[in-house]
Amino acid sequence: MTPLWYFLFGLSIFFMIFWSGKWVVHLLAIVYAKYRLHRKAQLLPLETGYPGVTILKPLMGADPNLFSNLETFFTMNYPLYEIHFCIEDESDPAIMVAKRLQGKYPSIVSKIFTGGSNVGVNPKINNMYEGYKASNHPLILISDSGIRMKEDTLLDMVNHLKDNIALVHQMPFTCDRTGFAGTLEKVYFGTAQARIYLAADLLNINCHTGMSTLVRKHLIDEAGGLEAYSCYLAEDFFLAKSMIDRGWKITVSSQPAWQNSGICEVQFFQARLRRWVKLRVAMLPLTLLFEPLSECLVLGACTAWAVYFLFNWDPILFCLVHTLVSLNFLVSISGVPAMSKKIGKKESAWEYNLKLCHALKEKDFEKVKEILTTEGSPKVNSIIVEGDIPLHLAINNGADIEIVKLLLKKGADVNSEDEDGELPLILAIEKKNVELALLILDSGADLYVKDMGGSTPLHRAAALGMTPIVEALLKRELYPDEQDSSRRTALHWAAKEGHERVVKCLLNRGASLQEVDRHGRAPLHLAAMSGHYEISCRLIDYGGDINRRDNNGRTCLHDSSWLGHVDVVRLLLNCNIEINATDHEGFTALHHAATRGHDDIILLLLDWGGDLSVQDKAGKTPLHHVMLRGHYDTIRMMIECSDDLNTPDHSNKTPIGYILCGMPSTTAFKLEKDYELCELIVKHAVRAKVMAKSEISAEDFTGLETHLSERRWNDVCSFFEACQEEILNIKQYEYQSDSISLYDFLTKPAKTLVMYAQNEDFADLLDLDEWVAEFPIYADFIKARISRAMRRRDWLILSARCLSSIVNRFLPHVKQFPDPPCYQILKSLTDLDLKILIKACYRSVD
Ligand SMILES: CCCCCCCC/C=C\CCCCCCCC(=O)N[C@@H](CO[C@@H]1OC[C@@H](O)[C@H](O)[C@H]1O)[C@H](O)/C=C/CCCCCCCCCCCCC
Ligand SMILES: O=c1ccn([C@@H]2O[C@H](COP(=O)(O)OP(=O)(O)O)[C@@H](O)[C@H]2O)c(=O)[nH]1
Repeated sequence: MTPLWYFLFGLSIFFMIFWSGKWVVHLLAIVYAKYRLHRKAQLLPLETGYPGVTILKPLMGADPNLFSNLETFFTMNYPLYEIHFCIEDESDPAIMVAKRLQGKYPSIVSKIFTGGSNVGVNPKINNMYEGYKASNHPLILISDSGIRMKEDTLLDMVNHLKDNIALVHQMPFTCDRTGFAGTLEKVYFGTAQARIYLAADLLNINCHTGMSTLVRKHLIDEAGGLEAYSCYLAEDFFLAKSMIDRGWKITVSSQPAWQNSGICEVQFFQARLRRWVKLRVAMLPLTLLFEPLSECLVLGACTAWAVYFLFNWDPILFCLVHTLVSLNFLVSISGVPAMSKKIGKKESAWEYNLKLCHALKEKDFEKVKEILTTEGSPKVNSIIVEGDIPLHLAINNGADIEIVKLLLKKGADVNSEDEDGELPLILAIEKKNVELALLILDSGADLYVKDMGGSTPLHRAAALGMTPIVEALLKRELYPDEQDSSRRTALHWAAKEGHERVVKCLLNRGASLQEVDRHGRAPLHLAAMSGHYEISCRLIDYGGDINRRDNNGRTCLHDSSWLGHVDVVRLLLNCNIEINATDHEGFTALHHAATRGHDDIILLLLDWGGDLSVQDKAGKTPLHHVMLRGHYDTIRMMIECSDDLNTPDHSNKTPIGYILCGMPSTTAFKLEKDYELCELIVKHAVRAKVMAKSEISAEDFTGLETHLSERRWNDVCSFFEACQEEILNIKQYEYQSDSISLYDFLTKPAKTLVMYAQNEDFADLLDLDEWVAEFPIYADFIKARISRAMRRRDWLILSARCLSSIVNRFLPHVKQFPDPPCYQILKSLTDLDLKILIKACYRSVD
């Protein structure tokens, strides 16, 4: 017995023990797997409820399966969870994928965190850090990018988080993927790996992998937060270790982690295993010895030698039997038999899909043709990547018409929907590709089919101004007034988007002008709101009702005034729209124009008889709104031309009061720069107070404090006195006519002034400079009132002529319609009605 013999004897005993141990582990794993895995998830007891879970998804790059993998997180059956996508690089395409899912599942709480945080060496932790900090739930699920979930996976994991358990992880496995690499991965994770995880779980050994881990957040925080693990590359191992060191347990859940990365190739798989082995060797150096030895063939060879040495058994036979039995057992764990049938294929469907996708994107006709004619290639109507069907993909990539023809020839369904519910015809229209849209139309596309937004091809073509498509659709006797989900017809869309030719085409085909959308707006309303003058004209010519009210009681005049479309406003006024109609808030068009400070429209409306005295539901006149919103130029214009600045609203504030006390900050800001306007306001207020025979006090002007202090209160008081004095002088002013005084012009109601205006001398008064120079404070007031009275007088005269001619036409024997009743009739009309009457008569004369 030499020392060498003793050494070899010892070695063979070691191999025998290791071999037996491995078989024990192997058998234990199989039995334990039967007991532990694939249990149906139980509902949680009502008294504990369902703890909320924050799912951290560290993402880096997008592969062809990313969308559908991530989608499984949005369709889980768990009542309370949020998804935090963590994507370090702001240009990462994964952001688009995450956003699409957010759009598709708005009811699931999800957020995207970009930029990461450099808290340590571990890039995954750096990436997840912000998402972790923002988590709102007591449980955290860290889940790698390629993982898929089933509806009950999260419930299953939470089920396993018993009171003494800190962390539940899923042992790695893979989805069914055809091809050699897919099978290899599945075999590896289903056998050698599964065995270790199961045995380790049974024996309470820390063998945790971090690809899908549910953990209690407070335990991470107690250990110093996620950043405490950022100094390790194998953060998963140390995370579990820190829990175990504190007396907690870890366990595996009954469902394995379904890895389904879109990139499945042998070289990537090998690189990953090399990376992992380096980590394990760094943490547990004995790995260098034990891991190779635990491999089936190595252990078989070593033990064959041992049995030969110890028992003189045939080593070759032993080795063969060991390998055969091992393989048989391995196969039974992994479920490989089902997979192995697929190994024979030259290329996997996934590879074909990727190639087809690439060829379609590259618009490579020959390549597409080659792929589609290869046996085993994907079906032309199946989803190939991220929910897209070949036809959709081709169209989305600015399709080559020949490729689309080829796809159609190969049986592509022109009415197929992709995962987002998109349809080929609508996609082609969206891409504004007329030739393609016509081709799809001719290939039998359904004309009434609706996309996710409820739009038909006609709606989209009309909205995008594609006249040839609209014509082609209408030629097929399509019903033109189909409504989409917002109840808009094609005519609404064309009118809104300003496509005149489409509008014409639709009108010629009898499209209705009466349909209203969900806001109660007819096509004319939308055209006016968008400021499309020509289209508005055409719609009116075809009988569009200008006075139609929407659900807020607004006519197109309200909206076009608010939106500042002066041409359209003029057009509507020319068509005799009701100018002072009020909406549900009591707003006239003038109120709307005033709130937005459209000076040109305000002037136009005033010229057409817009009534500045109409009060809305809050008692405000248009002037209140001008003062409130503080459009500087409009304020100035109103103060200069208006004498209605003292009407109180329901909160007892006058328009000028809004400026004087507590005016909006924007106005205040602008006023600071304009002392002239400030002076104008003060003077206006003082003049008005004197006319109303009331006193002034400094409190009346609190909003203008800063300016007043500069100008000194004394100046205001002197101005007050000057006003009083001027009023006295005006009262005493001798005017030719005995019956009317200049003071009357200042104080008498408008109606009386119009009566005075019939006096021949009245007009002269305007030309007399004498009193203008004499009464510098009130001259503007007086002149404005005289001009307005004269303007109305002129309209009355003209209307009287119109009325007589109308009477004459119908009652020829009446030579002269008597003036008194004629004026009585006309006086009761508003300025606007007079104007309409005059216009109508002159038009009929033309
Ligand atoms: C007599 C008994 C004979 C049995 C001999 C068994 C010998 C051991 C053989 C194989 C060991 C396999 C170990 C399991 C592999 C774990 C996978 C792994 O390496 N993961 C690392 C990387 O994970 C990724 O890291 C980055 C992260 O972002 C990803 O999310 C992760 O997926 C991981 O970092 C390492 C973890 C350490 C695992 C420690 C393994 C201890 C093994 C002890 C096995 C004991 C079995 C006992 C049976 C009796
Ligand atoms: O710089 C990185 C590298 C990886 N990851 C994420 O970390 C997880 C695991 O990465 P990988 O798949 O590369 O690790 P493996 O499982 O292959 O070890 C994945 O969700 C990656 O998106 C990350 O956020 N930043």
